[in-house]
Amino acid sequence: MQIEIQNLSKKYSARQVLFDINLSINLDSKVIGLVGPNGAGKSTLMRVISGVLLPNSGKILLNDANKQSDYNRWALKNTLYVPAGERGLINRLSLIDNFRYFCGLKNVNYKDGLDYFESMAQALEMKNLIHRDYDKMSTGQKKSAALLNALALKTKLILLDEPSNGLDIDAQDGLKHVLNLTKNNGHQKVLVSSHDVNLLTSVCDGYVFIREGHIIAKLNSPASHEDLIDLYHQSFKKEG
Ligand SMILES: Nc1ncnc2c1ncn2[C@@H]1O[C@H](COP(=O)(O)OP(=O)(O)OP(=O)(O)O)[C@@H](O)[C@H]1O
Repeated sequence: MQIEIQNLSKKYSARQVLFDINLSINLDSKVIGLVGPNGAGKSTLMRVISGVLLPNSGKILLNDANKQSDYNRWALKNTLYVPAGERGLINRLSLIDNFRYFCGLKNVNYKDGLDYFESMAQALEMKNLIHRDYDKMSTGQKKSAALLNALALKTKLILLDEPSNGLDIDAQDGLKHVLNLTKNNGHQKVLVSSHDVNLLTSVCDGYVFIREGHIIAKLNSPASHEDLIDLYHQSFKKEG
């Protein structure tokens, strides 16, 4: 299955931030890095793909459907955008109750999902936090909680916005570990926007480079730390 983004543009009021985006996203269980400078349009693109924002022009289609409305319906159930910062889950619910709530939203059987939820909680060292309310967690715990929820739901595509921000060293290792586990489990495609070269090169199987709202390059293979930094400098060389 493949998501086809065709000639997509997005404006905030009069200000255009995505320009004529064309991108195919194969829903295999790989991790793709979305890389670009601050303000390039990464979060906006991920929000549009998840259906949280609608494009102003252009389309997103599934390969087996040719209507935008089919994609929008599919995206509501099968994609999850995990925002940067401390948002993402419901404040006054525990992590496990958040999972139950999101199971309802995404039409996932809660009881069937519990074993996988617990195994992901173990992998992220979050098992002792699953009964804690989201608003009583630290910044890093909230990030890990939102990630755990997204993985446990097994939505076909998860869009992670700067997932390593605020994580301590152990939690960063946990993040890399679960993203690599996810590939082996084969349930989910992950699109990850990050400025963390260490995270990107540890988990990504390919990259999309975005500058000023334009996709400027793609790489269909993993990259070493040095190669990614070289590519970044080549792609985003400052003028003048
Ligand atoms: N709600 C909004 N209203 C108006 N402009 C916005 C809004 N959200 C983002 N923008 C603008 O759109 C552009 C793209 O922002 P976006 O958050 O998508 O970039 P980004 O690549 O994710 O950046 P960063 O790496 O800094 O998180 C920026 O110029 C930003 O100021």
